[in-house]
Amino acid sequence: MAKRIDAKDVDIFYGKFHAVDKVTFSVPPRSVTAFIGPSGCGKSTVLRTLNRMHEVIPGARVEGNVMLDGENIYASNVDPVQVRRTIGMVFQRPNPFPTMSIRDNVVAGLKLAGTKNKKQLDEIAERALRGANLWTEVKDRLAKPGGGLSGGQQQRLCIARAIAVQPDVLLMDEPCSALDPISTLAIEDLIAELKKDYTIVIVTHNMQQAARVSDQTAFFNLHGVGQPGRLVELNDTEKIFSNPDEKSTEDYISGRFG
Ligand SMILES: Nc1ncnc2c1ncn2[C@@H]1O[C@H](COP(=O)(O)OP(=O)(O)OP(=O)(O)O)[C@@H](O)[C@H]1O
Repeated sequence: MAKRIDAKDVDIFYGKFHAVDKVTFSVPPRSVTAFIGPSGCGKSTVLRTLNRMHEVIPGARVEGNVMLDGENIYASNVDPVQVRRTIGMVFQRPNPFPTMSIRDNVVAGLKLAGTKNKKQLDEIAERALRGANLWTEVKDRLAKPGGGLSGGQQQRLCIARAIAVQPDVLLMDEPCSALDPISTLAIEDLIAELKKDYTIVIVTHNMQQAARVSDQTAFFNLHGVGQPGRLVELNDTEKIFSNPDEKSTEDYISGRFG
């Protein structure tokens, strides 16, 4: 299940624009890593290279290696669709299929991959919804549309959908930015639960959230205006927020810029 990520000398481009300059970092299995940094420094871009979502943008490309338990996900014989299956993603805005039932939303990926057995799909839906801390709230309305849930419930539904296919890694791009504080706490509690089984990387603008949920934190910054983003420092979250190695990290977390 949970796997280790090692990114080495990763350069990321949008056409001619060099968005991210040579990032190297590792994420241990069963841990949460938070990406923080000012707007435009490349956090989401780096996140999307971890499951080959970056290259779906026309003209976008990646140089360097991203290893999943030692296997390069950019090797020529690797199928990007399979990579996206084993490295799931949850987006900023909850994006359930609004008219599809709650149950079918959860198992959509499995049905697409050819699983037809109704009993098996029901069991997987229940397991994933329990895993996403949503089961008790929806168990009596599984046939109702996913779009009828609250924003926080929809985001947990999207997490259930992501874990239903049993990924090795969960990538979360500001998963709470569209949610109220109570729903945010529910997602943060869920992240703490999920890290027992998954490797998690989360982009967040909320530094308290990074401090609350993550084991290690990566601070990204721009080289300068119009320059690529870079990884300034990755360290234990406690260290980043108490005694970072780099002055720019300290300036950022203490609110002196960004
Ligand atoms: N689809 C795209 N096409 C061209 N350039 C892009 C695209 N997406 C992002 N960029 C550029 O890449 C750089 C990094 O953007 P990215 O969204 O990764 O930053 P970020 O740190 O996640 O920002 P934010 O915190 O505002 O979400 C920015 O200069 C951005 O304008």
